[in-house]
Amino acid sequence: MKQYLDLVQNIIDHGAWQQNRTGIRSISLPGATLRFDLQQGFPAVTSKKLAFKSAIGEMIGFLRASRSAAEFRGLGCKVWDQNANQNRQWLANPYRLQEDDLGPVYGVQWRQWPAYKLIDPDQPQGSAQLADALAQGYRRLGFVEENGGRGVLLYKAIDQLRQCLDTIIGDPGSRRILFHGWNWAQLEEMALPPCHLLYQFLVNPTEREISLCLYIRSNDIGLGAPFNLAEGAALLHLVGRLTGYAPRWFTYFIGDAHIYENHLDMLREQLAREPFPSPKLVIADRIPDYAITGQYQPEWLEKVEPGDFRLEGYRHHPPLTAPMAV
Ligand SMILES: Nc1nc(=O)c2c([nH]1)NC[C@@H]1CN(c3ccc(C(=O)N[C@@H](CCC(=O)O)C(=O)O)cc3)CN21
Ligand SMILES: O=c1ccn([C@H]2C[C@H](O)[C@@H](COP(=O)(O)O)O2)c(=O)[nH]1
Repeated sequence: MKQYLDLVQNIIDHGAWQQNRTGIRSISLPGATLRFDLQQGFPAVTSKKLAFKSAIGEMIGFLRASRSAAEFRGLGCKVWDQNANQNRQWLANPYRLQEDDLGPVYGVQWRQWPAYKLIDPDQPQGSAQLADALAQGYRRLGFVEENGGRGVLLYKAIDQLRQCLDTIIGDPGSRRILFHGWNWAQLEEMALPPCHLLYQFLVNPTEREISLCLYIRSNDIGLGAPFNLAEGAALLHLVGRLTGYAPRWFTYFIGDAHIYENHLDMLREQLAREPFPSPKLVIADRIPDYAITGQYQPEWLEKVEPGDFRLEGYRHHPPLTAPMAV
């Protein structure tokens, strides 16, 4: 994957040394884009061994709305252990529930974004608004009094990802098919506010192709980016399978693209290696292909297992690793 190595070189050449909350300095470049044609292969790094099973385990944990490092471990992914149990600030956070808790991170927002409505039943459209909210699945929590007025408080958990799939099926021309992780109301309850946070699906009904634009506000290029690239592409493949479209363009936008000081040796070693051709992602036949079955089965978002994903023809250089900044 040459694009990855080009980005590494670009950060080394043009980035600036900066301090950050972890205490480990990084070279940072503001703004970068990578773009992959998934019909040409899967964006797995080849200049070291990608921990593919671990990355897929993380993605599946997100799909299941996990908020516990123990659940990620159960899926073969240990990368959340330190954020859950070794960050002093998080350990002292009153929202941390117990050992391994991460708070309402990623998947919780993707599948259960908490939504509240306050409706004044006495204003002219009050009862129509209430009826609409209840029809949308909101339920009444109670009455609240505010500024001398009264309101009905309602709640529902929004499954943003499911809504995206429903729209891909029902209104593929929509330019509003996206989900977001940056929930201001809960950032302080999370072990780490989301890094990959905006996912937009774009459908081409004529070519029967689906693409993804992913925005990552902050990206650890040594450790995080290989995982984030693999997971974004795997998610697009899965969504394509469940909605009947072939995965096509995967565009990956980074806000703060950085290399931690203690990752430089690992990355310089990779720069000296010649990348191999990209492998192919294979998703198990048991995951129904909507293009073949014509049956919409979005519940597979929760039912997929790590063993349903494998790489075919993955040639890579020897493993390399480095410490994670906590
Ligand atoms: N500093 C930092 N960087 C990150 O990339 C990151 C975080 N923190 N915190 C939350 C998640 C966890 N992610 C991570 C964390 C560690 C690895 C990592 O250590 N990868 C190893 C292999 C791990 C394994 O075998 O499972 C590697 O060499 O790629 C990868 C992704 C991405 N995120
Ligand atoms: O999926 C992920 C999750 C985290 N990261 C990296 C990016 C940063 O190095 C840290 C987060 O620290 P902030 O101070 O909150 O930016 O984790 C990643 O690359 N990918």
